[in-house]
Amino acid sequence: MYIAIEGIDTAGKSTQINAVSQNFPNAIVTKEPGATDIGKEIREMVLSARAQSKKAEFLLFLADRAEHIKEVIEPNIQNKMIISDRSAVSGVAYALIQGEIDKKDLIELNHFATNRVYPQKVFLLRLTKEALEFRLSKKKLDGIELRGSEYLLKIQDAIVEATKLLGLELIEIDATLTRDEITSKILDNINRESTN
Ligand SMILES: Nc1ncnc2c1ncn2[C@@H]1O[C@H](COP(=O)(O)OP(=O)(O)O)[C@@H](O)[C@H]1O
Ligand SMILES: Cc1cn([C@H]2C[C@H](O)[C@@H](COP(=O)(O)OP(=O)(O)O)O2)c(=O)[nH]c1=O
Repeated sequence: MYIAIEGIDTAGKSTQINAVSQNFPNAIVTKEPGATDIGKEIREMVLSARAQSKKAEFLLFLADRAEHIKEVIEPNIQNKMIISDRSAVSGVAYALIQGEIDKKDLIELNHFATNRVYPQKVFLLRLTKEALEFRLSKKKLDGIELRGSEYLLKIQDAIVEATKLLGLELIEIDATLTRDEITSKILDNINRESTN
């Protein structure tokens, strides 16, 4: 099973991936951007936010995704639990907010990059404005986070739209619950699927 943990910066994705993956010792834990050798270089480039063109930024993330799907997801999707920190859902969501690329093209270009290999489940850790601002205040912000909380909250709504546009199963979880409560909700949903 290939699942993605989605959410804006500081929503608790890394925390939950660490907790959930304890229950799947053989799981492949991965991420976007930066899961492959080339992806690491792309991540450095794109997080520096030096690209003047939003299309260039989008295509860099798409290149990372194409390599991620080929090198990590496709070889393991049939027989392993794959838990990814972000996915094409983030790709579409962040690009929707940029507004420079037509929705149809966004989806088609992601189909091209991913061979239509997408997460079976997308868990969105949904933050409140207050919790987001508190958490952002605790960290050094990267080029994208520096765009501020209003921008990131728009992204959060765009993640829901992106999941719908890609036709994926979305499970929204209140990211202000305790770490353990969130982990339990994710595991309950995965185990419910496995027993069906
Ligand atoms: N359920 C939670 N309640 C309170 N703080 C949390 C919770 N989950 C994560 N955090 C804290 O929020 C910050 C961001 O968490 P992290 O997992 O790094 O988020 P992300 O990977 O989505 O950026 C960290 O300081 C982490 O300790
Ligand atoms: C995967 C992806 C991420 N992003 C953004 C989300 C994050 O702000 C940044 C990735 O940084 P990263 O540190 O991996 O995420 P986080 O801050 O949540 O730990 O890039 C895009 O703009 N497009 C994409 O396709």
